[in-house]
Amino acid sequence: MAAENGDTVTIPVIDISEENKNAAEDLVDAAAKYGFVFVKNNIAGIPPSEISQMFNLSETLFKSSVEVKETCSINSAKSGKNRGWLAMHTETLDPAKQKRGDFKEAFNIGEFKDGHPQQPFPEPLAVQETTVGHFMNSCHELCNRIHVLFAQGLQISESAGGSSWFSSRHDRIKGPSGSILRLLYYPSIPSSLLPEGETDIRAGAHSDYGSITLLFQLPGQPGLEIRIPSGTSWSPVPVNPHNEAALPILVNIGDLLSYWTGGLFKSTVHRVIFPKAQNGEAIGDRYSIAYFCHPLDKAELVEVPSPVVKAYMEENKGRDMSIGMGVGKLDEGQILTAKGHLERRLAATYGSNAQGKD
Ligand SMILES: O=C(O)CCC(=O)C(=O)O
Ligand SMILES: [Fe+2]
Repeated sequence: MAAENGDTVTIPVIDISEENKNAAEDLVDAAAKYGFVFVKNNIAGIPPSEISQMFNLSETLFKSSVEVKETCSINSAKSGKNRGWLAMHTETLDPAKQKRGDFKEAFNIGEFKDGHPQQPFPEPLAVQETTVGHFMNSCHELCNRIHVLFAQGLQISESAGGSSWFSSRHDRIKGPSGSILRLLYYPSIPSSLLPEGETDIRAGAHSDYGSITLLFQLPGQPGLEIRIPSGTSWSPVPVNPHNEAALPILVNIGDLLSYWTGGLFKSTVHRVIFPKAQNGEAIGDRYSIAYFCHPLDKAELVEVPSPVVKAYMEENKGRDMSIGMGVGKLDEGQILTAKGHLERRLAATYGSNAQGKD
């Protein structure tokens, strides 16, 4: 199980296949304690070959010329809100601390419709459109397997919706959602240019906005850190804690699911730092891929019918569903939808003409 030891947190690695009869309970426990958990990438996961294919594609994309990427810039009207390419330093995830924008490039891909993207793709992605769509489907299915286990672990009764309580609200056949696949590239830099302190960082401290995020990392490319739940210090997140043949997939809880569960599940703050250089060596590239899973736009964020959530909320009286954590006060009797939650969350961070993030 997860353990906190001084300044480091050991994030648990859970087998979510049918084999593990405690999977639901273990997942809920990790979501409530740490907001982060690894799932083993076994039969219940995503074939490693599909993941490698996406990383290869990502590398080809980011190594292509600025002119190619710029045709699909997030700032172009063609890409649509929060879709497309973000150049280096475009996004600043922790504006209070950062001197410059994040040292990264990203490419945000919104939901496909009838098997096709709803935004322009630059050449390297366009020729592999099917691969991208297939990968997004695999990610979404994995998220829904986790949602089923959450519903079981939270003991939602059959009469109240049972194990499909969350997954049915993420069923893309029923309508659009804000789910995003994000390719990330943190370029290498000579260690002599390595910035000092916290003012320059690969990705500033933030929490994610949706229900859950899947994060794919590569061996030898560290840098992700989570804020220790009980304090202000940071703990590194390994890429492969148990040296498994198939890298485990990192899952974290977003703000929306934390809000939905009345604060029981934690949306833990995380960041990406420049790893320490060895003897003046350059800091290597880091590639990562995130799938930000969101409920259907129209999903109503009503109280989850769970005795576990109820008990938590009773113990923590301050958690009032009329105050959306991080999204302000709601009007009397107003029920927030997933779309409304995302809009409020983006506005709270970026002001009314919100552009970025998930
Ligand atoms: O690259 C990473 O490891 C994390 C990226 C991330 O947290 C984000 O884009 O929300
Ligand atoms: Fe994140």
